[in-house]
Amino acid sequence: MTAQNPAPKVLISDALSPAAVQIFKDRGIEVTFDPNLGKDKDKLAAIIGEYDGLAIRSATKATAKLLEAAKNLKVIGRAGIGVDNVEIPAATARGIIVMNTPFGNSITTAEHAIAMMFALARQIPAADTSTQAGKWEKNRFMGVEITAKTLGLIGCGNIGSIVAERGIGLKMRVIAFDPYLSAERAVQLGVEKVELEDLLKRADFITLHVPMTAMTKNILSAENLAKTKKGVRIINCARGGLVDEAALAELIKSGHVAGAAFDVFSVEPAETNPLFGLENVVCTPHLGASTNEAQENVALQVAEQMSDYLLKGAITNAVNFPSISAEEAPRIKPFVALAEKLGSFLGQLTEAPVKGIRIEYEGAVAHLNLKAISAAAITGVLRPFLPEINMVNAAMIAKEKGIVVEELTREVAGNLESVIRIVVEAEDMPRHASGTVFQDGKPRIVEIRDIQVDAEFAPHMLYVRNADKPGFIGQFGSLLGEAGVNVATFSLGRDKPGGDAICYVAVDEPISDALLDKIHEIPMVKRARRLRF
Ligand SMILES: NC(=O)C1=CN([C@@H]2O[C@H](COP(=O)(O)OP(=O)(O)OC[C@H]3O[C@@H](n4cnc5c(N)ncnc54)[C@H](O)[C@@H]3O)[C@@H](O)[C@H]2O)C=CC1
Ligand SMILES: O=C(O)C(=O)COP(=O)(O)O
Repeated sequence: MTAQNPAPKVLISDALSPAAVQIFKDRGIEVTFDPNLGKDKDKLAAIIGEYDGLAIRSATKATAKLLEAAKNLKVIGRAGIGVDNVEIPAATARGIIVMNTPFGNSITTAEHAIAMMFALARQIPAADTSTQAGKWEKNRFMGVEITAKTLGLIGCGNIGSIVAERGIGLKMRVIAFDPYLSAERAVQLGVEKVELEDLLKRADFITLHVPMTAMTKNILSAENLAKTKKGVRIINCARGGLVDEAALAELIKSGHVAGAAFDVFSVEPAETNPLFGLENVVCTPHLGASTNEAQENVALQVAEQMSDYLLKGAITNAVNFPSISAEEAPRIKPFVALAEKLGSFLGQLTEAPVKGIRIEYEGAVAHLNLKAISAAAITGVLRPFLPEINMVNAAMIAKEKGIVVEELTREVAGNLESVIRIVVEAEDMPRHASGTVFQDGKPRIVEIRDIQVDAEFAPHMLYVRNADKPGFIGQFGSLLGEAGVNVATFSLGRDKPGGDAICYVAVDEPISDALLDKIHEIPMVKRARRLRF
């Protein structure tokens, strides 16, 4: 790594397997491993600003407040599934990719749910305590059989499906409430797809496997719990807050619910809870994902994913950005730069509010993964008005502002291999420009207002629209020379002899206001703009 491009820094603030540390080191990433830091939000906030990546489990709360201090953060990697401890909109707004490992701990968590079901059915934890206390209470611990009982799944995604398969293997009848479960998948799994009301009425065991969302929060409310079959047993290895714990405690006390096994609680770490201390309640401290195998899986996966992003721009399992594979990332990169610069060119020329952005992809570029390139184009166009915009939040911001974004692809790009053309529809007029990337990987602008040009983008540029008349170049060049402004590149184009011309110039120094005024005074000049890239 060079001094200009130091090694990215990653902070691991939760108890990840040390396997993650090794992966980061092997990939050339500087890593700080402080597994208890996530529990100390002030200490975490004090140092988060130094890091490019944050690797977490569920103890670290990546709140909007913490992210405000995370000035350099580019990626949050969740070694696990649930990302409800990360404020995704705040991360997105700051351009931080949030990724998880959606499969690494699913078997382990499903097995925990099955273990909880057996623990409940045979009251194993209480029987264990009693036996080890020398009580031998053989008559107290009468259980129920699982065979032929109805298992009701709320949520039948990755974990729910594994629980379904295990349940079927245990000779249970499995029913599932999941609006997104297709009829084909239900048949393939051998589960009966039902409505929630039906599940509540029929299930002997209910197990939850939904994420925590506005729709699922309190899904087993007091009202829904009251609709359950008498003698039901409820298992929650998904998220606290999916079940009204106080209402459930009352139903257990009244004998309507025969028992509950909870791994997750509405407040964690759970020091008190309405369920604690009740007969036939089994609790574990969020252990669903806690097996050697699962922790190894998620730590390795998250470290590889975060390294791929920080080092190559590859995006896998992000919850707030489309995927970009490690193979496509280097091919996309020059076009991302082109789209951003071309968009920025148009954005800097646009003075009226933007109504729409159309990105046209012609030739080979049309076959690439276009999401990131379009996000870069939107970012470029809107950054002059919205300095906070970035590739991660661009689509969201455009939508919020009512800006219509269109993508269009064409097989051929004239005599070039690839062309990106961006059309910005503003309230005053549409503006468009095209660009390409040559073999050297550098973005170039090749058309402005249907006039052909050929220019690279430089930090300081001047764009002049003028009447194509003799004498302009002389006057223009003299003004720059007199002001001591060195010209790096000079690109000219016109629609027809004597018609409209443009002049696109890279200069080594910033153009002063006084010089810009003088350029405007040249009679042929219709418009002159300083541009920054
Ligand atoms: N206790 C623990 O340590 C662990 C807990 N989890 C929790 O388990 C949850 C489930 O994980 P996965 O199965 O991997 O997620 P998933 O995304 O594969 O499955 C979730 C399922 O819930 C369904 N769903 C969404 N909204 C719904 C609604 N309103 N009503 C009914 N169904 C709905 C979805 O269609 C999807 O099929 C995670 O979100 C996480 O909160 C995950 C791993 C470990
Ligand atoms: O992966 C998940 O969603 C989990 O809930 C696991 O949480 P943990 O990593 O054990 O804190």
